[in-house]
This record gives sequence, C-alpha cells and structure tokens, in this order.
Amino acid sequence: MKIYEKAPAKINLLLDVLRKRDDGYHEVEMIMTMVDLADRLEMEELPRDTIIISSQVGYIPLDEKNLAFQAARLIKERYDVKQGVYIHLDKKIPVAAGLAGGSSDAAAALRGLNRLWKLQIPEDELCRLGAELGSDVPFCVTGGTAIARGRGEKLEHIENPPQCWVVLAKPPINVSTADVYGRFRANELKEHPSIPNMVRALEQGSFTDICEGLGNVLENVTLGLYPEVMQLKESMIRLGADGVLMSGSGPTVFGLVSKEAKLPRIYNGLRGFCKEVYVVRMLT
Ligand SMILES: C[C@](O)(CO)[C@H](O)COP(=O)(O)OP(=O)(O)OC[C@H]1O[C@@H](n2ccc(N)nc2=O)[C@H](O)[C@@H]1O
Ligand SMILES: Nc1ncnc2c1ncn2[C@@H]1O[C@H](COP(=O)(O)OP(=O)(O)OP(=O)(O)O)[C@@H](O)[C@H]1O
Repeated sequence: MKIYEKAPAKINLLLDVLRKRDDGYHEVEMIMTMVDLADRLEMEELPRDTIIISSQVGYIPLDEKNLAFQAARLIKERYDVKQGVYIHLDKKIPVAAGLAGGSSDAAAALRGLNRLWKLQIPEDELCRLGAELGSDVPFCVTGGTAIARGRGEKLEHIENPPQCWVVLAKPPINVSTADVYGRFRANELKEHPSIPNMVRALEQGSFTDICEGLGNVLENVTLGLYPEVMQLKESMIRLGADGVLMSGSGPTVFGLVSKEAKLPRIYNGLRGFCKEVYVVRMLT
C-alpha cells in the first residue's frame, strides 16, 4: 500500500527570543502559520527492516541526516515496527530557507507512518516525538496557526485566522539556524514584538493589525550578515506588499498582501533580481 502526505511550509508572523537556556537552546515565543507551498511525501511499506529515502532534488541528504529518515527511525524504534519503508520526497519548499521544509517533511513522515502502520498514536504524542527531531517539528505535526513557546514545542492554537496572499522570496544564500541563534544577543534587544497584539489581530481578523504586529528579533542578525535580505525587504515594501518580514532565521522574506490585483507587480518586480519567488495563500 502507498500513502501520501502533504508537508506545507511555515512562516513566522512573530518571533521573539526571551533568553538563552542552560541546554544551549533559546526560550522563544512565536506565532507560526502554514502556507500552501508544500512538499509531498509518498510512503510505501517494505518487507525488509530498512528505511530508504529518495527525492527528485539532488541537494538534500538522503541518508540518516534526512529528517524524514530520522522520523521513520524514531517511530520504528519506539513502536517496535519490524517492517521498513520507502519514502519519496517531492521537494517544492526551498531548503535552508527559514520555511521549515525539513521539519515539515519529518512531521508528515510521523503522520503518514502512523497511518501506514495503523499505530493509532495520538497527535500530542506525535508532537512529543517530533520535538526530539527539531524545535519546529511539533508545530508542523499539527499545522494551523499557533503560538509556540518553550523551544517551540509548547503549542496553543489560534482558531479561524483570516486568509491572505503571501509572497515568498528566497535569496540565493543558505542560512544556518544554529549560527543565527548563536550570534543573537538578548541583552542588546531594545523592543520585543507583542504576542497579545498579534493574537488579537488574528482573532479579530484585522489584516491591518496583523501587518503592523509582524516582528522577528532574529532579523537584525541575518540582515547584518546578508545585506541582500534587507534589499529584498525594501523591494517588497516598495512594490506594495502590506506587511513584510523575514521568516524564522531567514533568508526567506515574506510579504502579506490583501488585494490579488497587487500580486503581479510584486511578483514581476521581485523576479527581476530574485529567482525564487512564490505566490501562495495562508493555510487556515
Ligand atoms: C528559527 C525557527 O525555525 C523559527 O520557527 C526555529 O526556532 C528553529 O527551529 P529548528 O530549525 O527546528 O531548530 P532545531 O533543529 O531544533 O535547532 C537548530 C539550532 O538552532 C538553535 N535553536 C533552535 C531553537 C531554539 N528554540 N533555540 C535555539 O537556540 C540551536 O542552536 C539548535 O542547535
Ligand atoms: N527532508 C529534508 N528536506 C530539506 N532539508 C533537509 C531534510 N532533511 C534534512 N535536511 C537538512 O536540513 C538543513 C535545513 O533545511 P530546512 O529546509 O529544513 O531548513 P529551514 O527551512 O531553515 O528550517 P527551519 O525554518 O526549521 O530552521 C538542510 O541544509 C538539509 O541538509
């Protein structure tokens, strides 16, 4: 039997860092949501005790470094599954982009293998397993729109956020999340973005307030390292996006746009100097 799972990309509407923890991770407060740019996983049971990963792209690891491989290995170990699995990753999400592509693949593998092997693992347990694989994986297991605290694993969902267009632009640089967090200095922060304001804006469906409330304290680190990310932000604003922010540790910049009629100008303007531009919808 073959099963399929979608693995959508996430964006951070808000990312705040509270402090560095003793375990080396940072205590964060974020608001994340999914967009309809997605990888697709095809999973097929193998009679042998083995995990095989393939993909149509050549620039991601296909061995135990792949997060989908790690998800399959974890579920096999914890639930004593003797069968193996073949997972094909149809990659559409740009890699090392701040869009949680690998994390979403891992989450989709957890959801899919739970179905394939009829394990009936409840969602909160899948999230706990996901947290062992990466900080963004629990959110990717549940999807939707959520506040994420702790390392990213403590989730509180926000119901019925409004829909809007999202333009994503990824400059041709790869950013290491560990490096960005490593360079972040909490004591140099002058302002924190407001979680309550953003939650209110989402709950009330106020697009203007959502755009005003966008904030990511990691932006300054990445912008300092890569001026082209700043240029991309400025271009998106100039071309008419209503709210613009870097996602995660970057380098992808997203623009929220309420009116469809604005999209061609923004897309064409960005494509003039940035190869990877996507027009997507927020997944609500
Ligand atoms: C930047 C975000 O993507 C925003 O959603 C996440 O905070 C990072 O999520 P992720 O890529 O799943 O992160 P992980 O794979 O768990 O960690 C990668 C590295 O980022 C740093 N890291 C990550 C999460 C966190 N709360 N504090 C950290 O300091 C750590 O150095 C860690 O070694
Ligand atoms: N299934 C996968 N898809 C893409 N990259 C993967 C995968 N598994 C492991 N990786 C590795 O993870 C690294 C980070 O890729 P990913 O696309 O997940 O980053 P990201 O979008 O910045 O994630 P985040 O937003 O969670 O920090 C890549 O350099 C790649 O080598």
